[in-house]
Amino acid sequence: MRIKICGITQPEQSIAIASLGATALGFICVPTSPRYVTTAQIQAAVAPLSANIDKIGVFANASIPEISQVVVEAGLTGVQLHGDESPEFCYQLRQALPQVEIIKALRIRFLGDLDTALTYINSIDTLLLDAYHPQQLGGTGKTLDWEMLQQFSPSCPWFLAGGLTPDNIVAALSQVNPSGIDLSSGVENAPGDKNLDKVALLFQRLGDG
Ligand SMILES: O=C(O)c1ccccc1NCC(=O)[C@H](O)[C@H](O)COP(=O)(O)O
Repeated sequence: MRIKICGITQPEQSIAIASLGATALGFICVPTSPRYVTTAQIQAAVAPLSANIDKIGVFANASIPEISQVVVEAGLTGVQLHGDESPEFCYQLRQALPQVEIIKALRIRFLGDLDTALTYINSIDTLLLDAYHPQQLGGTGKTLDWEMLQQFSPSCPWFLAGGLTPDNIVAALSQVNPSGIDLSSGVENAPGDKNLDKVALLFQRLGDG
């Protein structure tokens, strides 16, 4: 299973988290986020990482030229779209960046939002289901209704996100069967400052579970 730790801001934490077993690291390119990092900061954080670690930039309602510039300059392998991007926008981005994994994040509030998620399948590589929050786009610590996701089985890979922690990950995965998991605030001391003990505990619980 893919394990993505998102909202990393410090180069030394990216190396440590990859060594603990993360398969993907996420960098927030949304200027209003407390976890925002510049292209230069992402460059510094991804440079020491091995090629098998996915390096994902998280954007919200950015333009294709803006996204492409960060991808190329920072050396990202994937883009996560966390705003109101349409399937058409995702498709155009995929044409512009054919070697880059396109992940569309959807904030799920109602059962019908899962149908909306399925409308993206031909335009993206991977889906990510996150919790809905009225004011914040992501990194909220709010959990999804896992029961609602029990029948969710798209024809593309998908990440479960939203309020996952070392303490609830086993319960979440006993109900839901995603291709990957994504965590941010559940393994943090403060926004952007990851707690390496919590990350280690996460991998321990996943190993035991
Ligand atoms: O994390 C942020 O600050 C953020 C800001 C704007 C858009 C997206 C953002 N995060 C996206 C992520 O992929 C988070 O990992 C995801 O929302 C889960 O967060 P959490 O509930 O804290 O585990």
